[in-house]
Amino acid sequence: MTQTSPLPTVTDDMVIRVTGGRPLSGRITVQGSKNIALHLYAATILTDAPVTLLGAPAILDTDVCAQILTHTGAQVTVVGDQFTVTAVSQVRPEIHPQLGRRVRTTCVLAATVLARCGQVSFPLPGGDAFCPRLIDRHVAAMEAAGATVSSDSTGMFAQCGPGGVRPFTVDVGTPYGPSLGATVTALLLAARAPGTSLITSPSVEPEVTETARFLAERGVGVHWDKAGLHVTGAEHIAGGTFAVAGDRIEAATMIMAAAVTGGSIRLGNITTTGLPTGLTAPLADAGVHLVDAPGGEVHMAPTGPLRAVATATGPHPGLPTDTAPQLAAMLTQAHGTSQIAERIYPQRDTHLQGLTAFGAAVSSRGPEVLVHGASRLRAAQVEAADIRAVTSLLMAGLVAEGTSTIRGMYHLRRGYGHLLSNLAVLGADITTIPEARPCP
Ligand SMILES: CC(=O)N[C@H]1[C@@H](OP(=O)(O)OP(=O)(O)OC[C@H]2O[C@@H](n3ccc(=O)[nH]c3=O)[C@H](O)[C@@H]2O)O[C@H](CO)[C@@H](O)[C@@H]1O
Ligand SMILES: C=C(OP(=O)(O)O)C(=O)O
Repeated sequence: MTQTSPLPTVTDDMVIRVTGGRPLSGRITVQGSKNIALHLYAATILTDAPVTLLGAPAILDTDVCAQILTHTGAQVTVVGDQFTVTAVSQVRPEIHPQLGRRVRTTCVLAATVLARCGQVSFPLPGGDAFCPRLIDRHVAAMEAAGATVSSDSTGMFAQCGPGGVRPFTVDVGTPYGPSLGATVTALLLAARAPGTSLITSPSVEPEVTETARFLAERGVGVHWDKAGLHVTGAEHIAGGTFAVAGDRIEAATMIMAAAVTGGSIRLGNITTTGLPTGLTAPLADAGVHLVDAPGGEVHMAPTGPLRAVATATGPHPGLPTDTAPQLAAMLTQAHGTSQIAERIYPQRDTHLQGLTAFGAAVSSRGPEVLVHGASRLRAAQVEAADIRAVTSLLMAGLVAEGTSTIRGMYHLRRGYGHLLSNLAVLGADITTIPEARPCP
């Protein structure tokens, strides 16, 4: 079914206006995963023939990454949701100093350039600023692969010896669990190293396993066992097409948005196996049941009253940290006290202030968020500080009595291509308006 958008194209200076009280119902298609696409975009620099990613999400972050790839000398074309890259062997050894600060995969991108040409300069990564984005494991992987890594006031610089990257062993564990990004950094370095590398304590997030599958299909040796992830580099890495998996975070967001309004939803481009059990189990405990339907769809039927749950974010297949702010919004309508412990980014709680403005009874106790429900939410004027906080606050607006305004369009545009129009298709009373300017 073709979806139509009742909303104009949004820009950063627009404000979301939402009137609560309408149950969402209907079918939408989930976009390609933001976070999987961002890691695959980096991997394309390693290939020796054109690569087309199918189902690439049309979001600001992929746009920025496409510009970073172009800056390395790659030829990039985008037709609809097909993203084609023709990398070059003579790569410019630089991740664009300004653009690199806008996305979080900067070190991953730098690793591919380093693997390709033996040196790279790069800025510190960007992405959401709810916690410092540490890079010690990325640097450890580069050093293990033979690079000398230094930094000065202009950024970071990595330089290999004359032979380029060499096979290595590196541990990518952190006090918060395996690093997703550093696992991909190590994987991409190893993909071009002449021999077999070992990555210990690797992350098994879908971003990692999909990037590994992409490389394996193109001639890189990839083998998982108890010791970790073994990668045998290839001299030639083939091109061809690869489909970006559906966005499990957007799917989770839409399911919880439907549930909090007392509605129901059908989602295309995702199956229940694409949703981690650490998410589906607390949803089921809260009364939100999901089933697979023919044609590769997930269906959620209307639920009874929502119930409180106790859960914690964690590495895959745990509850994704990127769904915790939305879960908190949903649980404002659950009876009882819910607990969500944040184990990946202990200070990721920028959504709490906004939810409180709607009248939600939420608080934090160290890394644990407590939600006392069910609360009667009333319209509020709020501003979101990051990408999942914005959808958390939008969900509150969908429930609240009256008309709310939500600022933070930049964060929404970073990660969601069609979220507002999808909500409108499902029946939400939602629109975007230009930011009101003070009278002169
Ligand atoms: C395992 C996990 O859930 N990773 C999340 C992480 O990925 P991302 O790849 O951005 O971050 P990592 O997985 O590397 O970080 C996980 C944890 O390890 C720490 N760390 C990381 C790298 C490093 O060199 N040293 C270090 O200590 C981080 O501060 C963090 O506390 O943020 C993304 C954006 O929210 C999420 O989509 C990912 O799901
Ligand atoms: C925090 C997120 O992404 P980023 O690291 O790109 O800001 C996210 O996807 O929820």
